[in-house]
Amino acid sequence: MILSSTTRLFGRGKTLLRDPFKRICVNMSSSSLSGNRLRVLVDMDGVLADFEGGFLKKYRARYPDEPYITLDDRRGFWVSTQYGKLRSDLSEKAISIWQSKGFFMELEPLPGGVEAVKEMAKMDNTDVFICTSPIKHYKHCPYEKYAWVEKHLGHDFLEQVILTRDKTVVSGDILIDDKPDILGVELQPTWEHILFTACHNKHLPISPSQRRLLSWSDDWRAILDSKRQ
Ligand SMILES: Cc1cn([C@H]2C[C@H](O)[C@@H](COP(=O)(O)O)O2)c(=O)[nH]c1=O
Ligand SMILES: [Mg+2]
Repeated sequence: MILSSTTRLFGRGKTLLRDPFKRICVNMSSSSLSGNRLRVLVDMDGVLADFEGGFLKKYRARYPDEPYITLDDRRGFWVSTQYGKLRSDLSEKAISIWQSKGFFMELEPLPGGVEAVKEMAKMDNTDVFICTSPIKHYKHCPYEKYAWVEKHLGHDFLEQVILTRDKTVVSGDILIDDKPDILGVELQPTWEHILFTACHNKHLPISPSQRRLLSWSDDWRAILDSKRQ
């Protein structure tokens, strides 16, 4: 049988790889890959950093005479879409807020998030990564995301930062994220998506197979333990 340099022979998470030099390596699920260690991916905006609260505060300060949407009335992941439905020009005004210098850096931490991540990182056999999507207007956002992590989690934690527009290509056991639909080129990501409750998703029904983390006061330790082998 002729194998291409990367040939998938087994089921999901078990791939026999043959490299051009005929070495054979077995790439199993992420926890197996890293010697039974649990790999936790934690989103930033809406999970560790209060994107929605920071947005509303700055939007109202910059556009005091414009209509706005209270956090209670937020629906749908995209703030810009809901503001665009309120009045078409408000979408651009909303976008101008998170494109501004200082927006991402000045976001307040969500209650308990930083403490939870620090605790996770100290757990045996556990690797924690911050997995976050920068905006394409890259002048401030990527820099400020790193600066936020350094400020709240410490310089060493910069090693754990993953900036990507496509989280499906990142391997892990769990992704804690407030976005209900996390799509990308990989149709079968290795992680289980734990939906972190936020103002924009709290009304959404979730499928029986999906799990939520209601806040950082919820039992995140039990979720991690459920994935350990
Ligand atoms: C609500 C909203 C967000 N964004 C941007 C802001 C962040 O860079 C990402 C979300 O990142 P996450 O890793 O998924 O938390 O999206 C946006 O461009 N438009 C919006 O309405
Ligand atoms: Mg998010």
